[in-house]
Amino acid sequence: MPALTALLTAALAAGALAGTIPPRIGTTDKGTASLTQVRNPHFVRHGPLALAKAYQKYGAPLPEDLKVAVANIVQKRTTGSVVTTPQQYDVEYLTPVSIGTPAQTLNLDVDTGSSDLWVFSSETPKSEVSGQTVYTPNKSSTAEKLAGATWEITYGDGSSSSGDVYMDKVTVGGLTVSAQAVEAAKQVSDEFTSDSQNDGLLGLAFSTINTVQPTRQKTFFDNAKSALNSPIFTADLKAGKPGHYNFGYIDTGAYTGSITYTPVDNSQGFWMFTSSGYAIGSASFQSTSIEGIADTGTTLLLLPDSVVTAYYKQVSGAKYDSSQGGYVFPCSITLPNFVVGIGSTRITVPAKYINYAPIDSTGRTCFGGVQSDSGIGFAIYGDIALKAAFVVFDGGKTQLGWASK
Ligand SMILES: CNCc1ccc(Oc2cccnc2)o1
Repeated sequence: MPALTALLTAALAAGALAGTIPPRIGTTDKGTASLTQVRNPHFVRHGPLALAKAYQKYGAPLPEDLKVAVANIVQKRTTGSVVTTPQQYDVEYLTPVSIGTPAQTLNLDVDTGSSDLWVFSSETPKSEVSGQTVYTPNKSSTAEKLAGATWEITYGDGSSSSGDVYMDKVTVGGLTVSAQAVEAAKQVSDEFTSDSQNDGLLGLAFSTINTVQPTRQKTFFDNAKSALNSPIFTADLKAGKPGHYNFGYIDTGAYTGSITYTPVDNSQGFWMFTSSGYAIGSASFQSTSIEGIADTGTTLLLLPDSVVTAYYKQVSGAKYDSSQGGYVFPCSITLPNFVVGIGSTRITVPAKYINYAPIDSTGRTCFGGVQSDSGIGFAIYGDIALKAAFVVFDGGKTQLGWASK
């Protein structure tokens, strides 16, 4: 069984690296070996398959029921993993997405707060394109226009876009959906035109709030879910450096401690959860339910006025500046950390994430990463908070998992 020998040899070689004195195969020397086992994080257990393997190992015929049970599951399971890169001040994170045949790769803003996959396209007026890479459906042999379909979306920051729809192949981090609704922009607002590195958005909220009419379309995750090892994706955003979106598995090396899961209410189409409360700096934890959404497409951490006021009360020189539309403070000030309660778990958002950016070129006054959620109706746990955590978006149990990292 050459494969087994090869495996054993490799394992022994690895063992040698671990400091034991392995036996020299083919001699009379004596020795010892220690093989360290590593659990496969991607393995999904399946009883009938395990039983069928045992029958096969000993050449026993599979009982009919078992044959049927195994036949139903032997479909390839898959995963995906893609790097996501922050733009200046971590204002947004851009992720390469391949569309069509041959592949047209665009850098999209993966947004767990919306559910449309839309792109700058050959149909976007040239006057509204300033440096973006566009999707040209006519150059894709797998593109099929979705007859009569249109879309139109407006985001929390007032930016908007609209257009028509093509079904095409979409690949993210090695994970492919063969027929994904790709919404081609025929119009984009100035905020998108001036956002020259952003080629569009890839929504990962629930498909119930997809804007395509007359027939709503599924998100990339909803289309991929049934083929994934596990019906989940994870967000691992980082401050000032690339992170990852993973699909179908949990990278147990990407976080510290354990993952705390909390229920999601998806009735409004968002990954909406109830935080158990907060703490400011080293002050005591305030146990109070705060309903909010996990939103990778929003830059800041938007919280109830009472919390925001309490936070900036601890910051000397902080004030609400109506000309900026938010709280500002001297850039040199020392800020307190902000602690997010998830059940009995605490996620600490470091003060440096909350010193968001200077308001002007003097660099004297800075804009806060914590601002009011007034008028929205719920809190928005945007990138300022998410980059302090490893977050599991569980589409199977409709729950969110949070871990420190
Ligand atoms: C920076 N403005 C343009 C832009 C980039 C991403 C988005 O989309 C958003 C904005 C706010 C919340 N969610 C998604 O707008």
